[in-house]
Order: sequence, then structure tokens, then C-alpha cells
Amino acid sequence: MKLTNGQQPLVGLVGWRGMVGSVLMDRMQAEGDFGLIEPLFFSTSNAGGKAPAQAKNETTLKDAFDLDALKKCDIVITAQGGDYTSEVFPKLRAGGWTGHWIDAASTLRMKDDAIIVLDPVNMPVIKNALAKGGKNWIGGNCTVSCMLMGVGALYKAGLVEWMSSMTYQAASGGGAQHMRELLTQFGTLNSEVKALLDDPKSAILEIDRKVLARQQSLSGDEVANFGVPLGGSLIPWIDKDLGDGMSKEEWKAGAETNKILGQGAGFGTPATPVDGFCVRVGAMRCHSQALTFKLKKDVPLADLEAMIAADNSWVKVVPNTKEATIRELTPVAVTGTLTIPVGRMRKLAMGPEYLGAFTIGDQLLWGAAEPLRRMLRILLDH
Ligand SMILES: NC(=O)C1=CN([C@@H]2O[C@H](COP(=O)(O)OP(=O)(O)OC[C@H]3O[C@@H](n4cnc5c(N)ncnc54)[C@H](OP(=O)(O)O)[C@@H]3O)[C@@H](O)[C@H]2O)C=CC1
Ligand SMILES: N[C@@H](CC(=O)OP(=O)(O)O)C(=O)O
Repeated sequence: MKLTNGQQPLVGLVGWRGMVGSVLMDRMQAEGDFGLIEPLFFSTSNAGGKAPAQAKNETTLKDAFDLDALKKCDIVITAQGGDYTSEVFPKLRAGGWTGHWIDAASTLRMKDDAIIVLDPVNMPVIKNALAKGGKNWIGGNCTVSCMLMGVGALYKAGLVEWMSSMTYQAASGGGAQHMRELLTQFGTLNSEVKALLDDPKSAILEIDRKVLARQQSLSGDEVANFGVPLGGSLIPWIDKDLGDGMSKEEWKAGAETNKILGQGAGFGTPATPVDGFCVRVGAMRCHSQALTFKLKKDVPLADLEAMIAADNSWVKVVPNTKEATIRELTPVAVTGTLTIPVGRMRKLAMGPEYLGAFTIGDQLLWGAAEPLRRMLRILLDH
């Protein structure tokens, strides 16, 4: 990014202390991004307060609703959430601001003038939009981004006739309060049967009965975020009810996958059908998914594995053995890393064009923060 005054680009950071924002800050720090920019920190709740240690010249927090302050920025990165985007972004653009807007929220994703950024998968789409003067760069849905980081190679090779994705999504997808609620429920259930658990002679069905009774009595603050118990259970619905039997999270799988890949209605090419069920489980911050592919032709499994393994620096093919799977293909193994393992790959009983796979990603890293900071670097290099 060339600036006429020869200074570093002024980058406004909004939402930097939230859960996604904190992961973003850590990654920017680790990758030396702050050395390349002049950061300006914003707050919706503490304008005038002290900016974090990464601040350089301006060490005071600016008001995140101060349009004049935002307009000074060459780039704004926000992980503040959709309500903030809806409130501020249109006013900024209407006020003539022509800077780059990088956003974690879903609000603008499907707009014609927005690109869903996941550069290891769609760098050509990003480059094309940059060349045409694109300014709006939006992070994808966490499940979709993690899935494409794992198996994007099959799409790039034009091999996918359709894909079904059955997800196992972590509590973090709902936000920090949802993670707390899950852990509190686990604690509550444990307390309920602690004495029986400590007695090796106690009857397991008595423990089970007491746990179920406590789960069914969870109420009020105990289920304020998920609405129903998640600890020791699961919830097969994520995000809004679209009224046609589909959840919004399930709709995003098809809509965003195709938009990221630069295909479908908006691009004048056929979309690849992508559909399945999205399920919330009691994991902390990794989204897992079981994938079924109908391939356009029979390709040997070893070739498919090699294609996936070679696609990017973060994907890792896990051998389809019990030992490798239980060690390397779990949320516990993946959390806090940028590694995207893809395992359980095998041809399914339906025929040689049917491929099964299982993949996992940290939904706060590749699912949220990492594509944003990488887009910042793309802009800085542009
Ligand atoms: N959670 C997720 O999995 C994903 C979220 N996103 C997007 O990112 C947005 C932000 O999500 P998330 O980071 O989970 O939201 P958070 O609730 O953690 O943070 C959002 C904002 O809340 C304010 N806030 C109020 N109290 C606190 C507190 N105790 N600690 C930290 N911040 C606080 C902060 O704003 P301030 O400093 O101005 O007061 C912060 O920037 C979402 O709305 C969504 O659009 C995208 C992908 C995944
Ligand atoms: N909906 C995701 C989290 C998320 O923030 O998604 P999106 O960025 O598409 O709103 C989940 O609950 O797991």
C-alpha cells in the first residue's frame, strides 16, 4: 500500500479486546504486523482510556462511533460484531470514506461489493477484486473457512460434484458467554453426582438418573445463552431459523463456500451444492465436520490425499488409523494451532466416487482472526 506521505498506513482496530479480537491481536503481534502499521485503537465503551501496549503514537482509545476519527484510517479492521458494522459502515461510506474495511462479522459477506477473504483458498478472487478497486474484505463463516482450508484442494481441482457437511461446532461459536455457560453446566452436573462418582461401588444408572434430572432442571441463568442444556447433550440447530427447515448456519455452508470459490449465480457459473446439518456440541473452540463428497470421477484415494496435503502449509493429512485419529484428529489436539487436520479419508460404500473425510479447525484462528490479519498483509503488500 503506497501512501503519498511516506508514513505507515493508519490502521483502525475495533473489537480488539473481544474474544476474536484478542486472538487477532496475538496473531498480529506474533507475525510482526504492528511493525508495519500505525495502529489506532477504538472502543465502544471506553473512549479516552488507555490503548493496549501495541499502540505507538496515539496511546488513547478513540470512540468507535466517531466517524471523523475512523475516516482518517487507511484501513479499519473490526471484530466488534454485526451490530457495530450495521451501525457504522454505511455511514462511513456515505460520508465518502474510501479506505479498506476488514470485518469478522457476517453482515456484509454476501454483498456484491464484498469479498469473503480466505487467501490460501481464494487468492485469485481477492487479487481480481483488488485490481478492480475492491475495498470491503470480510472474514468467512468459521465452519466454512476451516472446511475449505482442509479440503479446498478438491474444489480447486474441479473434482466436487456435491458435498455434504455434518458439523460438530464448539461453544465458542456463540461467544465467550457460551463457553462459560458450557463449563458451568459441566461443573453443576459433576457436583450433582460427585459423592456417587467418588464411591467406586455406586450404581452407574443411579448416577445417570441424577445427571439427567439435573440437566432437565437447568433453567434461568444456567441456560441463558444456549437456551437449553449443552453439557452432556447437543443442540442440532445453529443460528437463525430460516423458516424452510434450514438453519442459517446450514445456508451459509452452501452460499459462502461458493462465494469464496468465486462460483455460483453472482459469477455466472454453476454453484456446487453444499448442504448438511450443523450441530452444537460441548467442545470449547474447535469446529469439527464429517464430510461426504460425490466426486465427478473416481480418483485413487492416495491421489486425493496427496492433493489435499500439498494444498497449503497448514493442512495435515492424518492417516486413517485408530491411533493417528484419536491422537491427532480431535479438538483437544488442534485447539490453539493453525493446523487443519484432515483424516478418516476413505472411499464410501456408495461407490468409488464417494469420499468420506473428517476435518477440524480452531474457529477463532482460521475460523475468524487469521484470514483478517492475512488480508491486512495483502493490502500492505499491494
Ligand atoms: N465468536 C466467534 O466464533 C466468531 C465471531 N465473529 C464475529 O466477531 C464478533 C465478535 O465476537 P466475539 O469476539 O466473540 O465478541 P466479544 O463479545 O468477545 O467482544 C465484542 C466486544 O464486546 C466488548 N466487551 C464487553 N465486555 C467485554 C469483556 N468483558 N471482554 C472483552 N470484550 C468485552 C468489547 O468492545 P469494547 O472494547 O468496545 O467495549 C469487544 O470488542 C461477532 O459478533 C461476530 O460478528 C466471527 C467469527 C467467529
Ligand atoms: N455461527 C458460528 C459463529 C459465527 O460467528 O459465525 P458467523 O461469523 O458466520 O456469524 C457458530 O455459532 O459456530
